[in-house]
Amino acid sequence: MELAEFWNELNTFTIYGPNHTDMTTKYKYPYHFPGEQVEDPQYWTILFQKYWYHSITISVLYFALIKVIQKFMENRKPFTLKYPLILWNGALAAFSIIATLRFSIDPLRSLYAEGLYKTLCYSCNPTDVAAFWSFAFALSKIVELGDTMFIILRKKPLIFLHYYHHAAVLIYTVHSGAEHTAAGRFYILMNYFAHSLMYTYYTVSAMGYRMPKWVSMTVTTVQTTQMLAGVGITWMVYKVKADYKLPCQQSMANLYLAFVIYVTFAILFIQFFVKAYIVKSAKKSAKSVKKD
Ligand SMILES: CC(C)(COP(=O)(O)OP(=O)(O)OC[C@H]1O[C@@H](n2cnc3c(N)ncnc32)[C@H](O)[C@@H]1OP(=O)(O)O)[C@@H](O)C(=O)NCCC(=O)NCCSC(=O)CC(=O)O
Repeated sequence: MELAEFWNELNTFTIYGPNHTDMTTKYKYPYHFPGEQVEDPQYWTILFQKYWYHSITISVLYFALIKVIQKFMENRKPFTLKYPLILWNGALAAFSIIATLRFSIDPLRSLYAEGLYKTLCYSCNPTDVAAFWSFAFALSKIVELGDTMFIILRKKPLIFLHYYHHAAVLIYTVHSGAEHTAAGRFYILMNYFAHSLMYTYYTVSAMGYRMPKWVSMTVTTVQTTQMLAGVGITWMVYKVKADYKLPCQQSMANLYLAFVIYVTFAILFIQFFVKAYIVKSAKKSAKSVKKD
């Protein structure tokens, strides 16, 4: 696929577009809390389709802002920001936990009642609770860029994995929102769950508690598993489309994007794991042997 063709396909939508399909599961949650629905999904989806590429604009501005703030902080003392950081991470932890509990009903019910193919290839009911939490998921990816601001204002090391992850997830999520990527229900559930653990971890560590190594190792393992599962799910959708020639609410361009993003995340997280937990402990034990 050439670049122009790829871009073209990224901008050809089959939901509410000229090639409209109705590949949605009709399930409605037995109960929804006030506001937990999407009033006019067509309006929001068309807005996403028209402007999804501004997620790329936001990412470029995000990189520029990082550079500007880093320059600004060069000769300044780091901010402590203890309480804002506790509040920030605490709010994101609470949001992720509630979202996991509410959103998980859709993929689990769909798997049980409709089977793997429909769960992978038919997106959720666009007006109901799962759609609301998918929409909230996309918006939360803009909010989460704030994590980086805390890191640079506190002059903590900013690693490539962090800012590449935040920008790539934002772009991919907004594009998937615009095309109602069906397999997004798995991607979203995994990420809400991983973030429930991650933001709880960051909340506790911002409070000043040092957690045992197994805790951070568990969080990193869940994140890495999420990336590997993402590769697996994307591969399954590819098989459904390319080999079985079955219709699927996920364009080839979106599928390629998912594949590249998940593979790179998986590599970066495995590298992170090795560096943080294997190389560091090997260095520590070598040091203590020297002392003895
Ligand atoms: C165990 C991890 C969750 C965290 O590893 P870290 O090396 O960041 O852990 P650490 O304890 O050394 O924390 C580093 C410092 O950053 C502070 N910190 C606080 N809040 C933060 C936040 N929201 N994002 C990033 N860093 C934050 C910590 O309190 C700590 O400061 P102090 O030194 O003062 O205590 C790991 O698995 C991980 O994700 N590492 C990658 C780093 C990262 O940025 N991850 C988030 C984006 S990736 C992501 O979100 C993946 C996903 O989708 O699941």
